[in-house]
Amino acid sequence: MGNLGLFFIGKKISMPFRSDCTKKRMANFFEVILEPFDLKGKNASHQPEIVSAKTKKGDHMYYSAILNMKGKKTVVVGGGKVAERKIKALLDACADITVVSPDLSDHLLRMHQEKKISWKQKTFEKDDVNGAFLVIAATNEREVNEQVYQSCEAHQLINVVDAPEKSNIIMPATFKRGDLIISVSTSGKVPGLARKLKNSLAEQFDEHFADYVEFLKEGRKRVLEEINDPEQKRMVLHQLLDKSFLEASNEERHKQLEMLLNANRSSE
Ligand SMILES: C[C@@]1(CC(=O)O)C2=NC(=C\c3[nH]c(c(CCC(=O)O)c3CC(=O)O)Cc3[nH]c(c(CC(=O)O)c3CCC(=O)O)/C=C3\N/C(=C\2)[C@@H](CCC(=O)O)[C@]3(C)CC(=O)O)/[C@H]1CCC(=O)O
Ligand SMILES: NC(=O)c1ccc[n+]([C@@H]2O[C@H](COP(=O)([O-])OP(=O)(O)OC[C@H]3O[C@@H](n4cnc5c(N)ncnc54)[C@H](O)[C@@H]3O)[C@@H](O)[C@H]2O)c1
Repeated sequence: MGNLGLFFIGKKISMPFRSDCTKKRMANFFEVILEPFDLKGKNASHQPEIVSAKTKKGDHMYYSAILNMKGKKTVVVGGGKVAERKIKALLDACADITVVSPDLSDHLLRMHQEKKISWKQKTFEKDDVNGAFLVIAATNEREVNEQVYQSCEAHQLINVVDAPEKSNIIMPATFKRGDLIISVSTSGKVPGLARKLKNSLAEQFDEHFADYVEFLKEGRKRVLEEINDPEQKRMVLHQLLDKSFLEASNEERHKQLEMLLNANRSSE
């Protein structure tokens, strides 16, 4: 067990590490993910250039957002490998999914048998997209994907898996740790890199982050409820994000939170 000092508004508190392994992981955390690409050394003396919003003539910047897909009608055309990947993520987000395809992959068939998704066993027709919030054209036939795109109205979200330039929504590579969502996109240009970076990040932000984020969520709620002075509230919220909370065990975190709240309540 190592110890790390943390100052809570003038009061020093020690927090034990969970283990050497945790310590090593946490030490890496703030240096974040560049090792697999060996960028740190190469760019050490290089000042980053400020690039304009438009990187190349004709290119545009995307806007990233997090969609609430709960209960949203989603039509996926095609029942193969790519459809399956998109559908798994959509199911996690509680979307209401209908697949239009003459066949389904084994996994999708199981999901259908378990009543997790609906299946229209047929080839695509224009009316299949009616009423959909999100449409994904994921067949292996470029012309069919084009037909799906043409069938959508301007207000519908459409992802064409082989035509990012037509899509008004493209999917980033994503992983979740509880409420924490980390997504990587290359603006549609190099999906393999998005995937590689995501895998690298997922190793660094391991499963322990779910507990950590849960703790912060609760801690933040307590601070907002229990500390009245706005300036003190802001300062304590800032303290809560100190990396020593990340490095501590869950039990230790809660103890330190109580101390932090007590210290600030008493000085009000
Ligand atoms: C991130 C991820 C999310 C997901 O799909 O859920 C995703 N692609 C993934 C993997 C992947 N895709 C491809 C390969 C093969 C290797 C390679 O070619 O590099 C691999 C690697 C693999 O499968 O291992 C081939 C590919 N992808 C697209 C085209 C069409 C084109 O570029 O024209 C082609 C050529 C097809 C062909 O051969 O014809 C297009 C798109 N793929 C996107 C997302 C969107 C932009 C993302 C961004 O902004 O970076 C966009 C634009 C549209 C969209 O699908 O939303 C997912 C990682 C999942 C994960 O691990 O989490
Ligand atoms: N966006 C991405 O991440 C990504 C990654 C790899 C490949 N791709 C592209 O996605 C396409 C699909 O790849 P896949 O590996 O899932 O292919 P796949 O062959 O596994 O699946 C294609 C599915 O489309 C269905 N289909 C064919 N014609 C249809 C029609 N008229 N109506 C309804 N369904 C129909 C097939 O029955 C099958 O279920 C590829 O051709 C490739 O261009 C995209």
